[in-house]
Amino acid sequence: MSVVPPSALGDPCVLLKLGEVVLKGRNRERFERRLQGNIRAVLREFGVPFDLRQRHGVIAILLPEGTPVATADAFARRLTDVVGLVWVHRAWRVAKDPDAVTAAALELVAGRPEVERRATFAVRSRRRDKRFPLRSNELDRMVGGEINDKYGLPVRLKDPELTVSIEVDRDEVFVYTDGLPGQGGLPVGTSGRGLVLMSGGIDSPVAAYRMMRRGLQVDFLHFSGIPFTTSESIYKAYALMRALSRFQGRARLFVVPFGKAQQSLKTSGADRLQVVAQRRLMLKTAEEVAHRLHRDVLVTGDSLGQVASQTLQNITALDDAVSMPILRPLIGMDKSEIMAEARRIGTLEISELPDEDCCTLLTPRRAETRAKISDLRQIERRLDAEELAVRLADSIQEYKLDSPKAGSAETGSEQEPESEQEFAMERAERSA
Ligand SMILES: Nc1ncnc2c1ncn2[C@@H]1O[C@H](COP(=O)(O)OP(=O)(O)OP(=O)(O)O)[C@@H](O)[C@H]1O
Repeated sequence: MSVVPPSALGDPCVLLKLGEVVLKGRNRERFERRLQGNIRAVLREFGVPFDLRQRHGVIAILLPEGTPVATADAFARRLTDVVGLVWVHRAWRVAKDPDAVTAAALELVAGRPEVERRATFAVRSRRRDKRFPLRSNELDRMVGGEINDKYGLPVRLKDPELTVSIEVDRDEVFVYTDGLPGQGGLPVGTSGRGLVLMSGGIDSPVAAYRMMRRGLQVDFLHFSGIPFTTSESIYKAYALMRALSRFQGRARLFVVPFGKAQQSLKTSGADRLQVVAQRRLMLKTAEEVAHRLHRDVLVTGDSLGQVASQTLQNITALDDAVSMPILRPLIGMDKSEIMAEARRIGTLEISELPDEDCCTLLTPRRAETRAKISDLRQIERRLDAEELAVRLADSIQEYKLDSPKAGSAETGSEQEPESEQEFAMERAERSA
């Protein structure tokens, strides 16, 4: 029998299970490289050394000897934000030896509440290295028998209350009991770059999240009612960007002061078409900004029929305003589904803060639900909307998340809101 160290558990580590990336063919390496980069970027926040090892279908994050378990736990929690992973396991890394594995499994089970209540259990082994002396079912039986002998827990292979997982890898064996669900999806940055039109509302942050989960890296564009509203909507947009940035890292918010343009639409007689005309002007401005930033696509939070401006006819009229594709990931979702997702990703309470939305400014009493493209184009000709969109794009201000101090922006000027998320969160607490 080989010698087992005093704590049989070995070193704490984190084992990551990859999602759709494993279905990729020849491109798989590109996806894996991007995922590794995203993981490294997130873990560098901790300032703790670590080693990332790519294995077949899994990634192991190894920590130097003596790293506190709490650090490994914190790594695991943070990694649940990284898009492209389906499971995050806080595991133990033990020697490639059946006795060492059994000892580690026994120690892991010893601290579990399931022991006291005599819960059912199962051992599930996987052998990625076929040179290991035991086959996976032999390892299951050996470790399961020892756990059964020592703690008297009954084995149940279907729906056990406690599962002990063992993964035999190339250089070591990973042993764990629990896992945290990951975000799934494709690594951010593998599907190109987009610009999200983000109001302070509930839907557009969820739309941004959905597109990040499909591999799009996004920046945000917000239209404020300034000078006819306060800056509150900008703080909300910034707080939303910050909440969403945990899924993709760096992000930028661009803000367009839109109040005067809205007023011009009003004076040019938009009347019942005011809301759709505003949206078209937003899209034209967004397209101009997207070209300048080399973004490939626009993203909005439209959901079919949710409000008057989102009827099929109005959405068709919106598409007509620009030639860049518009992605609408929420188009077929119910409001309740969107709200549940907003709650889960942590944007709902920010979106629900009161603010003065630019779009409620100058809203007609009855909005058109069947806008005619020809009427909208006529209004835009009177206003020279193309030229106006260029001027609006010139006037944008940039709010960067990763370097809060003012610096050079690719376009427009840069600012930092004084009290971004704290400001918004404080208000959320007060209004709760
Ligand atoms: N002030 C704004 N700044 C940036 N984008 C906006 C703004 N207002 C609306 N949009 C874009 O237009 C979409 C539709 O807006 P609308 O207000 O009609 O719907 P909504 O369902 O209330 O969306 P949200 O909850 O995102 O505000 C939004 O999801 C967003 O993408």
